[in-house]
Amino acid sequence: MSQPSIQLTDVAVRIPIWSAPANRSLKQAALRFTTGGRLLAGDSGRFEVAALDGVSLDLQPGTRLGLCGHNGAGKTTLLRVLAGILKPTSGTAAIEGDTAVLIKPSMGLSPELTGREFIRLQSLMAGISPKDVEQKIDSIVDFSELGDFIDLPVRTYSAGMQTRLSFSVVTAYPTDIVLLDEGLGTGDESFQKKARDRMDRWLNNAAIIVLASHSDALIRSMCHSAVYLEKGRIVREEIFN
Ligand SMILES: Nc1ncnc2c1ncn2[C@@H]1O[C@H](COP(=O)(O)OP(=O)(O)OP(=O)(O)O)[C@@H](O)[C@H]1O
Repeated sequence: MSQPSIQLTDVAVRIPIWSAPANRSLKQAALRFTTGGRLLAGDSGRFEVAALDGVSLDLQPGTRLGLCGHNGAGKTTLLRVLAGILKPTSGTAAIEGDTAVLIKPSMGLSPELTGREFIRLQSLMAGISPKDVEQKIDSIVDFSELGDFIDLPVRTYSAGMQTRLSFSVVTAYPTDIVLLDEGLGTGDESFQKKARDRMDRWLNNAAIIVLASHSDALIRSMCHSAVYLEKGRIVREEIFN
């Protein structure tokens, strides 16, 4: 089997904004934007956001990469491309290996599923066999500390409870590539402590880690290098000593 790796070549992501025709007043307003991707007049006569532009990355086993940048610089969009959730508009993304994503707030929770159903679904989607899921499910439920709520629909959960649930299931299985948005963010203090330990063990098993964060300190403590995004482009790279 090939080694885990990520290779992005000249990746661009453009997102059309359907509700905003590219008229002059909006264009003038857009020019005053100081954060976010560049706004362009697309072929359809609508505005498009250039969320990523000309991004190339070659990540090999051992990589611990930080993604830095202001609000709207393109960090989450890049994580989505790395996770295979979002296809580039142009350029290529070649990703080898199993990938797990921890994006805050918890993504894609179908509101009517119970917590237990969500664990099963997420596990199966991660490629775990039904037998292995059944063996693991009790320990995931225990770790989440959701008690009787585990059999209620996730729409009844607070944001913190949803994050706990996602965290508990995602970190239950080892994976080659870990993609993180804003580090931990897993609820209250007592849960944070035990989440930290579980996270450390989980990360130690990963060949490649990419962490998007506004915290320079967090990136420096967890990563070996970082790229700085500005309006969807990588403007600087730094290797930490
Ligand atoms: N669904 C969407 N529709 C339109 N524009 C979008 C959408 N998602 C992201 N964008 C735009 O893409 C650009 C990059 O956004 P992204 O979420 O990747 O930034 P970010 O660096 O993660 O920001 P933050 O630090 O605020 O989370 C921004 O200009 C944003 O407005």
